[in-house]
Amino acid sequence: MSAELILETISITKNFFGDKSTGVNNITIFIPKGKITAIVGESGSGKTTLLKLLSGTMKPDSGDVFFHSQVLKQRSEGFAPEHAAIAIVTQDNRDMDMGESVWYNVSAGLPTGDINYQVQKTTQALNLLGIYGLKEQSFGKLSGGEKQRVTIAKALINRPEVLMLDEPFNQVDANYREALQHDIRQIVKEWGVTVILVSHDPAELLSMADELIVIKEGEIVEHGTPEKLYHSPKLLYTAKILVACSELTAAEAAVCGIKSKRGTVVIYAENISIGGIGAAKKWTVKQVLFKGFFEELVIERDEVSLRVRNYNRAKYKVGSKVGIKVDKYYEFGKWLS
Ligand SMILES: Nc1ncnc2c1ncn2[C@@H]1O[C@H](COP(=O)(O)OP(=O)(O)OP(=O)(O)O)[C@@H](O)[C@H]1O
Repeated sequence: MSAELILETISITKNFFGDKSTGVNNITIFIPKGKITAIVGESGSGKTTLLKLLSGTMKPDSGDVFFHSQVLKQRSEGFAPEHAAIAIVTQDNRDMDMGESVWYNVSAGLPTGDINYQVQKTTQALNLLGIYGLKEQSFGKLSGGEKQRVTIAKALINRPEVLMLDEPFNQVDANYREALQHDIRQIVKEWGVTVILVSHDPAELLSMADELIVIKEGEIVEHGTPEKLYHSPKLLYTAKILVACSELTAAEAAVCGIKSKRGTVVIYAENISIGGIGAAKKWTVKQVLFKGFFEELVIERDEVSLRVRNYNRAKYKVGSKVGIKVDKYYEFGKWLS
């Protein structure tokens, strides 16, 4: 049985200055209810434009957006019930009052009047995001991560059906980010909220999303589950968004001992082991990138550069010589070892 849909677009186009290289072109997508769908793509590919079209904040030049199978009205045409049902969180905290308390900011999302209702709803939203203890603090003095929790609490206070998150965790440090991602997943599960997420962070996309929509130059180029797109992307563009990898020509692949059949080989950083038995130390470490519990090394030999994941932190320095073994590589459509 296919999933119930909450939002759909049929051939929507929005070009700025009538220029096809800006905005989005002829996009048809289906957003399943109660799932986390992530829109991914390089900078300028049209992710935010698509989110604005899906929320009724921007009018398409052509095509339609449907919410529960009804054409979605534009927010500029005035308030409609579906606009309350679709909440949007951006990273700029634009709607928040910096000088006011957390409590004030979150409760401002509610209709005025019934004080008991306001207290009950605000308490519930603050508890849900684990920030009840911050209720009296001034919003402007919170950390980036705390601010994002408050903004999400405000967006959730009226129990929207759809929560749109545009790069919501950018300002949030790594530890705090995981906890926030976990909480959002819990809310999605418990409430059945549909989330549409725009993000650049591969770890976030792979761990949070149920579905990925890959967009390039305003068009959808690939979609599927994170597992599918991670393990068998159709495009190098998709692989590069989801994982640290190196793309090699046939001649470059030969330097790694690989005989390419198709002319292009992609090697994921995690599929290279350093210091295999008998591996001659012919590669030079050019960069050591800190990634938390592992490092990413950029190594070079005969002008071929590879990214390698290394769990033996601090073992290799810039200039170290290493030997490698490529455990497996990808020629589009096929994994080989
Ligand atoms: N209001 C606007 N006026 C003119 N051009 C715009 C406008 N909004 C977006 N664009 C252009 O449309 C294209 C897509 O922009 P969009 O913000 O949707 O990309 P994005 O994928 O969200 O980028 P990023 O990841 O950098 O936020 C870009 O070329 C951008 O310059």
